[in-house]
Amino acid sequence: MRIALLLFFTLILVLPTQANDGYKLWLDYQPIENSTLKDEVGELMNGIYLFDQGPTFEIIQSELSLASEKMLGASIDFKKINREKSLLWIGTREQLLPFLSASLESEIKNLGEEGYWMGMIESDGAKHFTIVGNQPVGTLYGVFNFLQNIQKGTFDKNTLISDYPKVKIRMLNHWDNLDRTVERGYAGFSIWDWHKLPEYIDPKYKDYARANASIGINAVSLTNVNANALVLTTDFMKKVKVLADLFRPYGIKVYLTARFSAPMEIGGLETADPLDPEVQSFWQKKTDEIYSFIPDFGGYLVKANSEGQPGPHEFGRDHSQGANMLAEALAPHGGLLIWRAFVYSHEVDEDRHKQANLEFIPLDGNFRDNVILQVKNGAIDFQPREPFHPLFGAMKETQVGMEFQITQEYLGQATQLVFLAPMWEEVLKSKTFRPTANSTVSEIIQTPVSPRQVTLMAGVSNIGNERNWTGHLFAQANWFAFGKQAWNPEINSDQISEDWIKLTFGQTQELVSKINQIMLPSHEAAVNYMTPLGLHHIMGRGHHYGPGPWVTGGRADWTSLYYHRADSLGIGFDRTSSGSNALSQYAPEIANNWSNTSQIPEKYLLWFHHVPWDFKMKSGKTLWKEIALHYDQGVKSVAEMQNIWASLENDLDAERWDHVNQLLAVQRTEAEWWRNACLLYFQTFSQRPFPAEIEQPAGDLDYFKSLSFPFAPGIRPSW
Ligand SMILES: CO[C@H]1[C@H](O)[C@@H](O)[C@H](O)O[C@@H]1C(=O)O
Repeated sequence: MRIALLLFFTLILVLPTQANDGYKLWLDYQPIENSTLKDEVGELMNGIYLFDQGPTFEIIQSELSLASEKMLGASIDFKKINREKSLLWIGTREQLLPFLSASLESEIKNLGEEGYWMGMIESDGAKHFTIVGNQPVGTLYGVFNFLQNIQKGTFDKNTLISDYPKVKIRMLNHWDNLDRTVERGYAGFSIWDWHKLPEYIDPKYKDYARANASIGINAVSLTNVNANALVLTTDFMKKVKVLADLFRPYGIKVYLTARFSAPMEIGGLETADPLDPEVQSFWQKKTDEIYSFIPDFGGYLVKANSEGQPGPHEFGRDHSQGANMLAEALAPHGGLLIWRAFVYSHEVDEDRHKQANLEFIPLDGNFRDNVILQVKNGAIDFQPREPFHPLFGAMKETQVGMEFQITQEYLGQATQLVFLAPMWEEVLKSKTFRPTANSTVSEIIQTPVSPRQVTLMAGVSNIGNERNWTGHLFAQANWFAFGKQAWNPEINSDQISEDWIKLTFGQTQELVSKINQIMLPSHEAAVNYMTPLGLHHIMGRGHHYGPGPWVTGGRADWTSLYYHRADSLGIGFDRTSSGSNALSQYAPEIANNWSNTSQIPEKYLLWFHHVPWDFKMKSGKTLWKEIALHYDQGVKSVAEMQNIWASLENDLDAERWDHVNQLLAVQRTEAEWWRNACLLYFQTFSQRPFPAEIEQPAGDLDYFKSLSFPFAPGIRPSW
């Protein structure tokens, strides 16, 4: 009996750590198989000399210990090595100064606060492989890069590497509520256990900080932009302080969402008017109090006058007056005020697409220099594909930052494998033609416009308390990709996927190439089976899950018909001069080009044009036929993803293989559901047969409609 019990408890204790279910993310250092590399790395790891003992170097030390144990099966004795004998030097520029030539020193200095350099340094005739950052956090980034290169099998001690982040603030936005629900979160509950803080510190907080630091994320807004003023009370500050203290050595700053009406809700005032002296003093005191707990507090993130959130408009003030009042309170402490540009209401213009430009362009030049305007990648709302937001390039004197959505609200939530890097890359590499003829979105978000020199890329987090962090194993790749693209917005997505695959699954070339074949086309596949050719916003209402092109009721801009405008003549939203003219908000080079149905990239066709069903596409086929073919291709792509994954069964551990395999089956059902529901629905307008070469859509339209009535939980059909 005793033995049975012992066995039982041993199993309970051991099983979770043995299970390779992905909770270790891309940081699960695997034994090095290549013996030359193993020897080379073993030699270096056996002789590490750390020039510093501070908190960030403690993290470096434990990361190196863990990596060495797992990759080499050897533990490191940091005390045994003296500096001269050491083969691997790790420190900051200042500490290494005596060993750096003047030119190398200035080269490193130019990499900025978070930059790092690694390569061979000679001292007294001995060579030392050296990782050096300008600040401890830069060194930490260098160490992660070093370890990742080893894991990828690309490490070569004779190659010089220097790098620095191209965007200053690389930030996760959690849409986490104080009750631990997560708005648009599909990976369980919030990882912030407010109830147990400040006393209880969940070990996950460190794992989280470590994962973020390993991909260069240096800022986190903890709470939902649909904000709760309570987070600004003293009790919560004590909790937030614990997280901020914990994240600090990882180079991560904490931000909070500020509810604009907080002076009324927690300050006992009758107004939140930004020009009211009492309101201003409320915010000043509040802000001073936060800084008394967290001296390096990042600042506030604000959603105002959007989707019912309070804001300056209630008091007859504009966005800049609201933002500046908060920015003023933060300025003495060096804090930043991030104001979101996601605004829409049907009163301002008949086309929601236009509202942000209409509201913000007249305010350009009014914002304080510690304000950043955070703009979603597209003008509608994180749709499967959107052309870039026309505010990029239109604001000349305001710092504009990017907001991507890592959580897959409109992209299959956590049931679908959709690698988002190609979508973000498409947006980042889009030419804006403003402010200069060669401008791109990427360049705009990398270029500081104010003396504060701050640039920003934010991503709405997909992290929750699920064991594998993100619900779908492959959703980890989107968190990873976000970090990599925020670090370098010019990076190619195939580089990211290759790195992630190697770090997550290993280096076998066949494995890497097969998983790449699944990941890289997965975004296009989702666009095809959800919203091809520029269709958008036709999902189920409220929960945004599954198809709902028929959705009506409530505000016009919450219905699907508003966006697809299908009728007996054709389909699509006319945003040219004969329609809403949203196109005119882009640079003339784009507006002129895209206003022509034969010049606009077909992926944006129905975004900007209402096009006849028999319109001839570049392929020579009619629009109707192309729509049907795209939907069908989307399903076929998922089937192909399934086939490739099936072929990997023997190459991967059963747990992760099975998890993904099952989810791919769900994705297949959902892709068919989207195809069948949308095609049957659009056919009621087109009145044309489906092309013979596609799998003929099955199912009953009324049944599909019944599955997505407003606010119903997502229920999938079963085939
Ligand atoms: C936080 O609210 C979200 C809302 O849930 C979401 O459906 C929409 O995409 O965008 C809003 C926003 O970005 O503010």
